[in-house]
Amino acid sequence: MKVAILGSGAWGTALAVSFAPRHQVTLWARDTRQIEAMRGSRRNQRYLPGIDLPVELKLSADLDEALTGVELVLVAVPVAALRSTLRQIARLPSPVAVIWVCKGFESETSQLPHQIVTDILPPSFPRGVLSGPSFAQEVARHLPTALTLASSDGEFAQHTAKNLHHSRLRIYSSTDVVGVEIGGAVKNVLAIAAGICDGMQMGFNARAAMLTRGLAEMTRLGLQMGGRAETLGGLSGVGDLILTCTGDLSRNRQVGMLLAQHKSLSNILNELGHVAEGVYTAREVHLTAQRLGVDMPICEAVYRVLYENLAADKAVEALLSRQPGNEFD
Ligand SMILES: NC(=O)c1ccc[n+]([C@@H]2O[C@H](COP(=O)([O-])OP(=O)(O)OC[C@H]3O[C@@H](n4cnc5c(N)ncnc54)[C@H](O)[C@@H]3O)[C@@H](O)[C@H]2O)c1
Ligand SMILES: O=P(O)(O)OC[C@H](O)CO
Repeated sequence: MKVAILGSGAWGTALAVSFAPRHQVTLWARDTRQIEAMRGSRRNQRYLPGIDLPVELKLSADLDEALTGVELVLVAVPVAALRSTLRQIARLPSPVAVIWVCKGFESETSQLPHQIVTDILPPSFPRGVLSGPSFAQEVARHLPTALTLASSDGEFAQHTAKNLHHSRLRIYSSTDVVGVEIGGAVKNVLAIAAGICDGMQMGFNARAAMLTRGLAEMTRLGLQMGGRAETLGGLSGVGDLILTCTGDLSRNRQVGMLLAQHKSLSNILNELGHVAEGVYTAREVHLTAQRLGVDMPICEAVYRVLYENLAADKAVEALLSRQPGNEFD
């Protein structure tokens, strides 16, 4: 299959490395200098250091060239760049299948990625989301990973999952786009909370409690927005929550750990050098939960640390002083 991957950050590059031996893949970056550097070294030293790019992988900074004759476009830019990237795809003369891999809510609009896709792409373009527990560095090293590909068109989801699946990148299909996207978005906010918790050395018990109560928050919001409970208990929900809250490779978790050291958010983001979607999604989850009347105290605490200058230790104390009710209300 002829595939274009748009976005040459850690995730776009890792997917390109994983798919290139099996498909005709072109990896596109908007930055010509980045593509030139990658062509020279056959590495993406800035975003995915230490990984050799397969010889078959084509690299391009020319979007028209990358999209010529493709059967599938994988959009691997952050949520903030999804809308503008989709506009480029929407002008193609004939429909092409589009899969997005970003995780979060769009800032300002509080939209999920599939809603942005509905805004921009003509209905004739088949579409779906690919998500699940997947650190780019591990996928690029061909370590076993399992993902979910969801589309409201179940046949498209099944067919595309089968085409992309291989033994080291197992791809399950689903029709629950909302559930898959809510899991991917909310786990990033909860990973910041887990980083704060671990940065303050609250212990393993606290982390397990935080993760479980966080799952309850994710599930409440997911159900309220039309997702299915089983999805939130699957790879893109609890699976990704466990990975991101416990794995030190998580950028969102790293943000939380640095917040626990009282570093400023702007310094943390400069230091990180990669997107941490939970930082932007925390604000949209706060607004969405308020609008829908969903109780999400852990996500709310993260929002207040990020945007209301609440100290991380004060946020933890406030959470611990809440009166517990029935666990499942
Ligand atoms: N890194 C992972 O392990 C991983 C795994 C699964 C999903 N994701 C998700 O994938 C998305 C991308 O993450 P990443 O890890 O690749 O981020 P990254 O910070 O490593 O790279 C982001 C890339 O997007 C590019 N970009 C930003 N704005 C752009 C625009 N307007 N047009 C074109 N390119 C633009 C940047 O130049 C950069 O190459 C995020 O939503 C993230 O949550 C990441
Ligand atoms: O590094 P993070 O926190 O953006 O997480 C990466 C992936 O989403 C994990 O599945």
